[in-house]
Amino acid sequence: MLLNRPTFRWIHELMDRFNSSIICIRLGPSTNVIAVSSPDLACEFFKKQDEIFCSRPYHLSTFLISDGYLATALSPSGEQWRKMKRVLSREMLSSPTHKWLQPKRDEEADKLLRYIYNQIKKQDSVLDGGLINVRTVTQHFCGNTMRNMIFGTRFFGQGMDDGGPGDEEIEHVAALFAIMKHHFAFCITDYFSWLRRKTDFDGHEKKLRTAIEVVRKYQDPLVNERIQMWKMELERRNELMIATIDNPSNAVEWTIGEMITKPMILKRAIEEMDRVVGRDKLVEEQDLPQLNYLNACIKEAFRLHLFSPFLPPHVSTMDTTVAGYFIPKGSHVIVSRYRLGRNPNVWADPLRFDPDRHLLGEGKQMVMSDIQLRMLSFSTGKRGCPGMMLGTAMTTMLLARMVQGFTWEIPCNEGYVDLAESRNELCLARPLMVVAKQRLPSYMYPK
Ligand code: HEM
Repeated sequence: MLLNRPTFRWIHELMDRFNSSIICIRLGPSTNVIAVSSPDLACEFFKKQDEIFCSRPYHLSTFLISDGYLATALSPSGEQWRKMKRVLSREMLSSPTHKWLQPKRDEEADKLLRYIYNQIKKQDSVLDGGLINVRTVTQHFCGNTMRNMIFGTRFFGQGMDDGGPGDEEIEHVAALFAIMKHHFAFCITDYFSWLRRKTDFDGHEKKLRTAIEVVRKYQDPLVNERIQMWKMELERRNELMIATIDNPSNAVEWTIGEMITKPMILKRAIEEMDRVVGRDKLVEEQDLPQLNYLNACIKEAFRLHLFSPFLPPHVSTMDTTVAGYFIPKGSHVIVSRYRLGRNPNVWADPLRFDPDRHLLGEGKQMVMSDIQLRMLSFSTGKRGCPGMMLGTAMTTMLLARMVQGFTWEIPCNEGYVDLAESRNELCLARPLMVVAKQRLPSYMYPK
């Protein structure tokens, strides 16, 4: 593992070498890690035998992040996980709560327009339009929205005059991403547990502890304030912040990049926006289901450009046989979302960004999930994502406002946009820097 970083690429190379869509790797003395990359096998694990594969591993990283396995996504199956999942599904992420929190999301969608608009105005005299770091915009939109919904404040500090993030928000978002990158990240000591007592072998633990400290520095005072107010226990709220920030921001950054390099896709998204919403009103959440093509662009980004290569490990709770393979109790099953979405036996010309492949024909609304598990954006079954409604609304709204509010172009001094994928992660190797120009009359950009 030390010689073959990043581990996710090494595992995919092994699958290629053995020409198999299922392989078992023994990591450390006793952990069977079973990597899977075909929809048929994914259905066997997550549909036919979902009940058996619904636990999570006991890893140091997840222990630290979740305060001892208290959070839903990170806790092994058992009473704590069931309770937290119930609270999330029935209360925090339920339809009534989603509706109740809509004004917070609307506020952030308005602030997004204003922030990009201000950046353009700052640069307009030099450039025709403004050079925008799309990664900063998308990540902070997600961070601000979640802070606003969870803590009732979009900023921990003062923010910037142009509406952009201040030092506090930059540090907070960077720490959340550091946590994302280091959980379920094949930390050596998770498989050789005796090393844990001696040393932080690959440096994961230190990076995680530092990031968790930063997140708590900002979040805990607000949580404690509420505890004081309500005189009752509240769970720490790292999880929800982490769950929301990665995929929506990454998917939209990639989509803008793909649209700029394939102008016909951007043109069709704009035409649809003008036809369905028009130019004299801003797109709102209730318009989103009618924006079929825009939704297909997001689904295509989820097929090709998810933030994490694998689903979090699903641990088997008993010995079983799946598709003829014996799977011992305690195995870690990791399904490759990366390979499912790029599987040439399933998708024609899989590496081409082509939203049309998701359109179902005249008058039919596109659906975000794929019941045959040919791609796994939100997963399915007992461990399926309870935040699908919120995640979809945030991702689509982010893209919708960016498409409606601005035209997006390659910087003329560059001549092209580099869409190379990072080697160590699945994001763009370099943050997307592109030129945005105002598309609507100035009075349409909310103050
Ligand atoms: C575009 C946005 C999102 C995507 C693509 C996404 C995707 C996923 C995936 C793939 C899983 C793992 C499922 C598995 O292990 O099989 C998951 C789990 C989870 N997600 Fe999301 N998610 C998104 C947004 C959200 C949001 C907004 C929340 C809540 C605020 C959320 C909360 C959770 C939780 C709590 C779990 C753990 C479920 C469990 O272990 O039982 N997600 N999500």
